Amino acid sequence: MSVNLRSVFAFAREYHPKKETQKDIQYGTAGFRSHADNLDYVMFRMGVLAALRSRAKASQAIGVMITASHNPAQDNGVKLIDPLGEMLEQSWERLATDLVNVSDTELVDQVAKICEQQAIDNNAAARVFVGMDTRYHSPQLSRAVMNGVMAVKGTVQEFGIVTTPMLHYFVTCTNTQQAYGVPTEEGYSGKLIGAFRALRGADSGDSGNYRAHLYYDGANGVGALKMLGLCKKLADVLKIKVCNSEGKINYRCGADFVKTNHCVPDGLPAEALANARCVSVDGDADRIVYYFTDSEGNFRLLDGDRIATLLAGYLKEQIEQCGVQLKMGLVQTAYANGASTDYIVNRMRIPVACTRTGVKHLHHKALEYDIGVYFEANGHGTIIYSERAKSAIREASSNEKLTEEQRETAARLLQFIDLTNETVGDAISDMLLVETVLHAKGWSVEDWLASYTDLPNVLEKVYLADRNVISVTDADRTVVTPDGLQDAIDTIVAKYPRGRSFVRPSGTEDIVRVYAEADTRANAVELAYEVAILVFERAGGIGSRPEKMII
Ligand SMILES: CC(=O)N[C@H]1[C@@H](OP(=O)(O)O)O[C@H](CO)[C@@H](O)[C@@H]1O
Ligand SMILES: [Mg+2]
Repeated sequence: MSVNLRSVFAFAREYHPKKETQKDIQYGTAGFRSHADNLDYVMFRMGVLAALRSRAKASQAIGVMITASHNPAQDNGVKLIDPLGEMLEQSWERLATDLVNVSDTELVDQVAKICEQQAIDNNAAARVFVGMDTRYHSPQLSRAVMNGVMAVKGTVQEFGIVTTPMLHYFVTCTNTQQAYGVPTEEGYSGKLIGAFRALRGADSGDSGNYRAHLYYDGANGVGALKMLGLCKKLADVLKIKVCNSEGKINYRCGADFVKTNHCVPDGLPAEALANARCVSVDGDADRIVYYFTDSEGNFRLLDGDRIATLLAGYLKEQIEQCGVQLKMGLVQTAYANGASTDYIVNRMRIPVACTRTGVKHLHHKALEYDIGVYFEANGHGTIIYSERAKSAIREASSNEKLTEEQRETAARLLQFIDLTNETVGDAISDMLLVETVLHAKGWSVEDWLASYTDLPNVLEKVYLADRNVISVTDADRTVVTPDGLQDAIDTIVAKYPRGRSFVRPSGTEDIVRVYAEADTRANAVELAYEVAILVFERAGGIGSRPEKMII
């Protein structure tokens, strides 16, 4: 088979042209995202790139997920998945950006350049898996991806409407010859349900303060659709009331809405607002947060930091109990609440690492541990286990020198590993992991919340003429340019007890984010406001000046 690269141009010009007025865009923190009307040519080109990536990776399957995650309904986007389920390698993000930003007439040369630079054999097979979320423009954009793959004579396998983590799982299973599981929807749900049931054991219902029912806000997206199928299969061990399954995606609901606005989403029944355990996932079901309304009517959030501490604490206990020696670590970003970091380091005695924002950075760091737990505060994360960890636990589960209790603990840990989607943060798998731990501990959400007290914190947005005038280092915590800005931030922060604040340009929106935390809510608001004004004045703010958040 030989590939005539001219066909890439012919396809592009005939079916997926790029407007001359189209502005340059970047492969950001989570791929390309934009208004769906601007994405047809981007999708076509990403289909081409995914096929080339497959060839560069010995013809292994590469995933293309069409989704704009928590963005509003009119947006869509695309992210590429590497052979072992990781996000696309960073050097290829650059290739993706360049490929998308050339004109149609430059396209063939650009493709040829990638092939030459990456020593790609265009006679080799190329295999691309395509999945999409429930947005109404996704099927059409998926066609464009497929045409891109076909333009360079690759083969496409369509998975239809799936969550992002499901597609990561399918890619990993396929490229590991099914060592990780069976690459079908049944394979995915069977693996999770099997492990979850085994962990519940005979004691399937309530336990201590734990009640085996919860409310699930599916963000009117694919996470709702998939949970409607799964919840029937789980009904005897966990009652899940699925809400927000048919409305407008992410509109006043979903994990991002709940985390950002610090309030319950629309669409939950009244009884969910009385001390019941609730979860929200995002539009492609790779993020999750928990929350409840306490007896005084206050909204209480249990975010990614809480989930990380709960899971890590449980794993540490279980590992110590079965007597295996493993190196465990927890990875956070600068957005993690300072109180959670204190709690992990000083109370749980687990080492903590801080990386740049974006799960690919956390995932990478977590690989350094035998058991690496990583979560962004917004609820995106998972646990990864090294081969060494898996075999040590497997050995312990049948080691006659250990007590029966220790062997059982090790066997439980094996099921816990099976319940984890190690390929990427997965709202459904994460939810079942949390439910397992709460059940094992006999904990209500109040018990969980009592483990530590969050520092009040605020996230502000500042609009600049060019957000990239701000550059940062030290895992996003220190500003490098403009000159002198970091010193000025430090001076402001020093005025506030337990104060911490940092600024960085967003990788998904045209804004600069300001994070602040302090001893009281009023101080956190004041600190965020002072820093936001400073950034606005020193870095070229546009539009109206930042306003103080109302408390
Ligand atoms: C503060 C925050 O929540 N940032 C989010 C957001 O990135 P920004 O680069 O901050 O826009 O979207 C990313 C992709 O979903 C996610 O990984 C990250 O945590
Ligand atoms: Mg998402």
